[in-house]
Amino acid sequence: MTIEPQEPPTAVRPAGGVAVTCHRLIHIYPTGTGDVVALSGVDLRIAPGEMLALVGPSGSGKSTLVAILGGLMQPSAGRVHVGDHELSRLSAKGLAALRGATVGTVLQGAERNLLPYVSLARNVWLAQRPAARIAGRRLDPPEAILDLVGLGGASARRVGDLTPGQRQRAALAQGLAAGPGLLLVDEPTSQLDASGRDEVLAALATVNAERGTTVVVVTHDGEVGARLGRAVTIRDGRVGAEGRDGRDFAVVAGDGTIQLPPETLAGFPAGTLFEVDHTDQLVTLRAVATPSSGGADDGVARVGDEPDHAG
Ligand SMILES: Nc1ncnc2c1ncn2[C@@H]1O[C@H](COP(=O)(O)OP(=O)(O)OP(=O)(O)O)[C@@H](O)[C@H]1O
Repeated sequence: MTIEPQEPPTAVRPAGGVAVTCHRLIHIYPTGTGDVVALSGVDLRIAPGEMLALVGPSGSGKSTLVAILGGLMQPSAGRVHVGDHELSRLSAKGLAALRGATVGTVLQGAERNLLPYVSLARNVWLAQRPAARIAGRRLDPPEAILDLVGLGGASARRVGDLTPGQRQRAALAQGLAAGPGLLLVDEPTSQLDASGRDEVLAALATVNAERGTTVVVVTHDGEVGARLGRAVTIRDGRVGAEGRDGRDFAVVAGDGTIQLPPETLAGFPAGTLFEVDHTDQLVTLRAVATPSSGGADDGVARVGDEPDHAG
């Protein structure tokens, strides 16, 4: 038997989206075989109501960053603000309140976010309960949240009755249940075909437009990054590059380093010596020597040197 909610719970609902700021964010996982540095100085600013994709190769630190932003764990060092909260200073209770009312997290794999044996409306209502414990305004009825993601009229259905695209949108509704100012979504399109992906992106765009929610999507899909307008690339635990409105940018990290785009890096391995020249707006890097196992006495080969042919 499914018991449908009579009244939506009440809670403080943040007005619109919240800003996110990371300053020299570092995270280290201690393991039995040594420390793993997952984030090595992330600097990132996200404006309230912005939508962005976090992209990057496997193991680059995306999930770690999202887990910290979602209040699931605290960073080893550095500062991270979500709205008015400085997360590294929050107690366990403060983090729980953040997770309950300010940040909604949608885990990878829609089914992991949803209970299969109750209706979609009940799923959303249950997700509202932690926020309800923080006294305040009335939250939207579950049906209104389902409507927001294009599932109006499906509130009595269960997860097993839905297409993959609908399931993913139901998971979004669950993440939006408490009216969060920040929505974090992990790989929402990885299991979907093109039309399912379009439905999910349209739902996120509607949420963003109607509620002003700040939206961060972890994805391996470059198309998702392009459609969200801003794509931030994480590589080796730090922000390396950004794509905005079809243009590519390199980002200066807090320690002054700039990561070269992968296709550029292929021709200039680590240790390459560049001569740097700059005018007001133009920085020129001229490679003068690349590391070499043979050839020059100092272990570097001058760019333009003749290859060291035998015979
Ligand atoms: N619980 C953990 N304990 C130890 N090391 C971890 C743990 N979680 C992640 N790591 C390591 O931290 C680094 C960053 O991992 P993370 O999962 O954040 O990357 P990712 O970009 O999300 O990867 P993927 O795209 O494969 O999910 C990797 O080297 C990973 O092996």
